[in-house]
Amino acid sequence: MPEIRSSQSELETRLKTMRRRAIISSGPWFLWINLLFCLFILGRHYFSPLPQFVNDTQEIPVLEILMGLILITSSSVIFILRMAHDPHAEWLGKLLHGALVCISVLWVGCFYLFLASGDSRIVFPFAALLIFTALISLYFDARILLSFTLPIWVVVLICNFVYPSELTMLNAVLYVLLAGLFESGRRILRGWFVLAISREQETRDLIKQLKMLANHDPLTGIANRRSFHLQLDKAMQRQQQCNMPLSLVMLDVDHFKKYNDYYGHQAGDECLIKVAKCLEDATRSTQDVVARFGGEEFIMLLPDATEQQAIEVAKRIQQNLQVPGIAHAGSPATPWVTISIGISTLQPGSSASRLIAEADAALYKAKEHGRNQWQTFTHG
Ligand SMILES: Nc1nc2c(ncn2[C@@H]2O[C@H](COP(=O)(O)OP(=O)(O)OP(=O)(O)O)[C@@H](O)[C@H]2O)c(=O)[nH]1
Repeated sequence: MPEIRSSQSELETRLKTMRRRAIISSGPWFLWINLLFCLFILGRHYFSPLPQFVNDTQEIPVLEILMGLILITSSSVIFILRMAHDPHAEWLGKLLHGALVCISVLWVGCFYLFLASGDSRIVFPFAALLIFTALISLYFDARILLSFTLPIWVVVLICNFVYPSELTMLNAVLYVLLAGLFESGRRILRGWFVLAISREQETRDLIKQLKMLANHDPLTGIANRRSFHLQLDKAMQRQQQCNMPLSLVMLDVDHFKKYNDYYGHQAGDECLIKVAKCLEDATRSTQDVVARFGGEEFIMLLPDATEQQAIEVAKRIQQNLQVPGIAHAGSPATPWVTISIGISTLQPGSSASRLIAEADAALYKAKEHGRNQWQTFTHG
């Protein structure tokens, strides 16, 4: 049975999906931060006893307009994210990205106004706070993180030299140091994010592998007895609800002990794999279940199949077996592998165990009548 292990491209796809989900869940928090910073700037006259420079000489309150735009953008996106029908939709991630780029440009305008008016007191702490809160909420997506932080970073650094104050050099050095801290922090956090996603993917693969082992026969790869019983129970429930027909086909390889004795156990295993393939090829509906019932015994669950349809399946199996014509020199009957088939169809008020017993009885009848044939269970 093949081992289930995700490929690199599957992991990349998962990372992409998780990045989108992460941005949609942490984006609103960051938008709230932007909103609060905006309110602080708008109410700066109340917070700071120092004289204000920005807008003192301007007729149009540009700063207030910029802050208003950030407020509107942030609150509308928070609202849309809350009201969205599908909270993980791809367009939400794109909307958030677009909004963050706009907000970044508006902050650039705001910081420019402060620096150009010679008032750099809040620019550096504010820019640093914005950049680090962006790091906390967007570290898993370098593209979105940089498209928000880079414009602020570059413009504040340039303005620092174009509109110098006595703190210029110190600010610049601090800013470069912060850039180093920012990038190393981003790499560490991103590393943890990727590790968490790949561990989650490994766990998913493991669960898939365990499910596969629990439900499939390791030799032939078809369903095992446990899985067959689960599917039969489900089919019985559906049948009771919809009153649809349901048939079982039980199969046994003829003189298989002699096959093993003649060709060896390894060849016997290969023979069982080929028989399982023939059975699978004979089914038509995706609902049909082919299972290994034990040893050289197989069983087929045919939901929505009448007795006549089950007989057609049995005939197809016999035809399929003749096509590869698996040689059976040790057989006292035919020189190739044949199977005996028992068919039962669910009767009103019957049960799963009775249906299996009836298919078994029909199989026994086929064996009794000389093997290499199908028989149906005849009631009363
Ligand atoms: N190679 C191989 N043989 C198996 C496997 N499981 C069961 N068998 C063999 O299948 C044979 C079943 O033998 P019997 O129950 O006597 O059935 P039979 O020889 O087919 O006789 P009839 O069914 O009456 O035709 C035994 O020899 C088992 O060892 C398996 O996984 N691989």
